[in-house]
Amino acid sequence: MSLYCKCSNTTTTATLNTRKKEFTKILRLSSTIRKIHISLFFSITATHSFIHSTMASAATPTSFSLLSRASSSSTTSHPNNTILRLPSRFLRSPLPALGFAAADPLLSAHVASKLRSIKTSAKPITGVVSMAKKSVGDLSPAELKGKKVFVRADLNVPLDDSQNITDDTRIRAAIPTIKHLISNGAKVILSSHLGRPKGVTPKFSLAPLVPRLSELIGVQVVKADDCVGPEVEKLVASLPEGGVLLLENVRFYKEEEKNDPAFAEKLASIADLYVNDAFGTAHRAHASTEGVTKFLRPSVAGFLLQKELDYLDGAVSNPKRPFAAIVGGSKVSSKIGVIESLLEKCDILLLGGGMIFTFYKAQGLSVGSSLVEEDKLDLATTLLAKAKEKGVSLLLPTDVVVADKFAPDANSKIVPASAIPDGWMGLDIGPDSVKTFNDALETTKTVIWNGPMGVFEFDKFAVGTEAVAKKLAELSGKGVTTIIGGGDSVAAVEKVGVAEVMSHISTGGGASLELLEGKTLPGVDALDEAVAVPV
Ligand SMILES: Nc1ncnc2c1ncn2[C@@H]1O[C@H](COP(=O)(O)OP(=O)(O)OP(=O)(O)O)[C@@H](O)[C@H]1O
Ligand SMILES: O=C(O)[C@H](O)COP(=O)(O)O
Repeated sequence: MSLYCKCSNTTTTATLNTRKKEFTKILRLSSTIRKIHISLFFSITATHSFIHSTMASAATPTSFSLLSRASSSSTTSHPNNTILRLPSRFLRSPLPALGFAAADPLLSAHVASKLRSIKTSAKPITGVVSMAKKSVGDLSPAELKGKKVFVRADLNVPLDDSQNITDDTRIRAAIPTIKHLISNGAKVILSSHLGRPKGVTPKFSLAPLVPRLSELIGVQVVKADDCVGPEVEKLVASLPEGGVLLLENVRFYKEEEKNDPAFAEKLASIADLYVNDAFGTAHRAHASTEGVTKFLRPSVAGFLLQKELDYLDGAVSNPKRPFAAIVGGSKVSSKIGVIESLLEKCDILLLGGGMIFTFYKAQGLSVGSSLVEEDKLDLATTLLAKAKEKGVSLLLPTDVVVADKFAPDANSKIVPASAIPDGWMGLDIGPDSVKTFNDALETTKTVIWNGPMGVFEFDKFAVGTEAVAKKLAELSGKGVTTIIGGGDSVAAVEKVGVAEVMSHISTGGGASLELLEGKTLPGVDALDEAVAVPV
């Protein structure tokens, strides 16, 4: 909290904005320098792995891996010519983003430690850069007091058959912005979708969310039965300062997903300003995420949205190096964009999950009955070549756990990646690969993870995924920035019980993938730009 109070000091904010501009210039220069210095020594070898060549103690590789020759001698030094060491005076202070930190103890601690290092260390440091969107934290108390604020959140949480919330992560993630607004005397009009209803569908009502929302906010939330119309207008009119009104599922109107301007205008008509905190839905150009911004000023980012951008865009685009990306999941085809985009940014790329068999086959290996996308063999070869060209150390698992059928009780054994028997399918990475991956991760300062290493839904094949989760938890404790990209990886991290220690766990599935692919999110794009305050 005290950190947030410091943020409201105008002089500090102004100075920081000036520094931010200087810092941005330097980052651009850094990116140019990086392109010039990319090392191109790379080879595919059947006998050595990147880690084995750097660590005498490592076990003999069981099959093959991809080796960056440059990195074999300088795993940790590869980034040295690409990193721009900034004098601390150029560090983009996290203060402007502190609104969310104030309500997020983990992030508060992260930011506080960063601030301490600025104050106490003469050593040059690197930092997280955020997208230049105006934040709810940039609005003064006078701009909020008594104002009707339309807050679009993503409260699309899973419900069981009895309408109980089975995972309230997204609700908890929305709370900091709501609390900030009500503590500043705003009237919060909260909007969300739930599921993909076709018209008004009772099972997709937001009503089951009211008790948990009220409990977390500390205020009894009023629920409207609609999201537009006279009843809503009446409820808004009677909303006190610090009150919260939850509108009914905005997708009960087909106009929402059509981004119908008249519908967007109706939504906007009940409010004075707009806050988008729905990161999970920011990749959708819908009336409540995009259209509404045309009718409300200011239109700003909420703390969750900003935090997601800070990590998934800022920390990934300008990482503390070495920067490793771990990409898994079932298919290469669903991760092409992410892999291609990460190859531009990372130093080490670890691949796992079902997609590895397409890479193996592209290298001429037998893969038994493992999942393979025959039409993506050329693409796999191209991605390997791209990694080589970019000087990225791309590691494929050296051993795999194979099964005689796709079932939790399948017979299984560990085999080298080069010796998958006919009729067997790879469902997890093996212990040798876990060790190799762990050793590679040990050298890093930033890690992003997207997609499981195996069929983690079956306990027998969850070992590789859980090992990665545990390793990232351990690294988080050592100050490494760890970012979990969403969906199945988040489920795995939660299953292992280490979610709390990660630097950032994304609340977005599709949105986080699109952001990692470098796409523009319409819900973000539509928001007001942050304005630099002159000193
Ligand atoms: N070797 C494998 N063979 C078949 N399926 C696999 C294998 N490894 C992982 N999977 C499956 O991949 C699925 C996840 O793949 P998907 O491409 O959907 O990742 P994702 O959901 O996008 O990951 P995230 O949500 O973390 O980004 C899981 O259901 C998992 O069981
Ligand atoms: O769960 C999600 O990914 C978001 O809430 C977006 O939902 P959608 O895919 O139905 O648009």
